[in-house]
Amino acid sequence: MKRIGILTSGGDAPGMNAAVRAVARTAMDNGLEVFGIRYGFAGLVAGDIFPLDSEDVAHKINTPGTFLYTARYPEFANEEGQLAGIAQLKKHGIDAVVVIGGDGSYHGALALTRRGFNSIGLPGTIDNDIPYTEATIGYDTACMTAMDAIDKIRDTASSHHRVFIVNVMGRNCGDIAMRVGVACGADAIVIPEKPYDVKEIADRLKAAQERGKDHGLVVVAEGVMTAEEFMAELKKYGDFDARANVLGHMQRGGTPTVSDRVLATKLGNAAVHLLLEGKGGLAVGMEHGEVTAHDILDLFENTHKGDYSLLKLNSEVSK
Ligand SMILES: Nc1ncnc2c1ncn2[C@@H]1O[C@H](COP(=O)(O)OP(=O)(O)OP(=O)(O)O)[C@@H](O)[C@H]1O
Ligand SMILES: O=P(O)(O)OC[C@H]1O[C@](O)(CO)[C@@H](O)[C@@H]1O
Ligand SMILES: [Mg+2]
Repeated sequence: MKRIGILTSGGDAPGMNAAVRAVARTAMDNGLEVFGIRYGFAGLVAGDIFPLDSEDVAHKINTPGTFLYTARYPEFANEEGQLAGIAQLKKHGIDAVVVIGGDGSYHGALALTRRGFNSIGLPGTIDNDIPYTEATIGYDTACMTAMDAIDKIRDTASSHHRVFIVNVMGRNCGDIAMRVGVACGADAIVIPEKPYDVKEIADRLKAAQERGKDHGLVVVAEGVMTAEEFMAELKKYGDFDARANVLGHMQRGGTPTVSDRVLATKLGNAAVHLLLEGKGGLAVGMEHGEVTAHDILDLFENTHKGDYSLLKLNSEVSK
């Protein structure tokens, strides 16, 4: 093992830069050469590959976005793209690649591994939808950002005695909605993984209004439906003064939290040590506070399970 490559792929996530820094610095410290690959798998296939030195990753631990840039490049699901990517890696003398991204990017790392090219996946996505890790890099920051925004929405909701339906991101995963919903005292949290009853939510909001509560808040994960659609459903059961709000891509921005920086640093460091031990084809994550590594080939036989106890917790304490 002499040279490793690093790329970030899929939606950007706060803490990706901290992960790149940790991989690069650990590798350099152990005598490896490090190459950055720009624009995810698109840049890999195009050969947008350049040597990284220690200074290149200086002042990066606290920065948002990804300085390696990222891309959605569906062509990498095809044999042609994968073989072209491997040819580029070989041309640059790279022995292993660390892929930082979400579930789609893990499929890319899995494809490289199946074709015999050593790859390690690090979970970098705000969605928190990856098995074998209790948190993905970027999830904590996205939750903080969404929480801050919803706190502000609540200010105006209270002044007008309005109900707000707020869409948060997460694709088909309800983790951001659950965590932020609890943190913001939502009247209801609606996620794609669990059934929900719009009439029951409407009755809950009405009961709160009758008790004199000055606002209502329903956090809806984007994988369920849009906030507008949910508001239309809700209005079938009551004459609410409601507004719909989509938080959107702001949830991917901002300075990474301490949790995301530390998670990124631990996982990036561990990925390189595993490669130095001669291991590979792995998905690295954090389980019960410990860094773990699982065969990336097994990853998709398992699905991420959220902490659904948050729903019950919220319905008991949020009135
Ligand atoms: N089945 C697959 N085989 C090979 N490569 C894939 C596959 N699916 C996705 N990829 C690659 O991974 C990239 C990122 O995937 P995707 O757009 O799903 O984002 P992600 O990594 O899940 O991140 P996020 O969900 O946070 O945006 C794709 O653009 C493509 O290049
Ligand atoms: O940036 P795009 O391509 O619009 O993708 C948005 C999606 O990416 C994410 O922000 C991260 O996966 C999802 O939560 C969201 O559904
Ligand atoms: Mg994804």
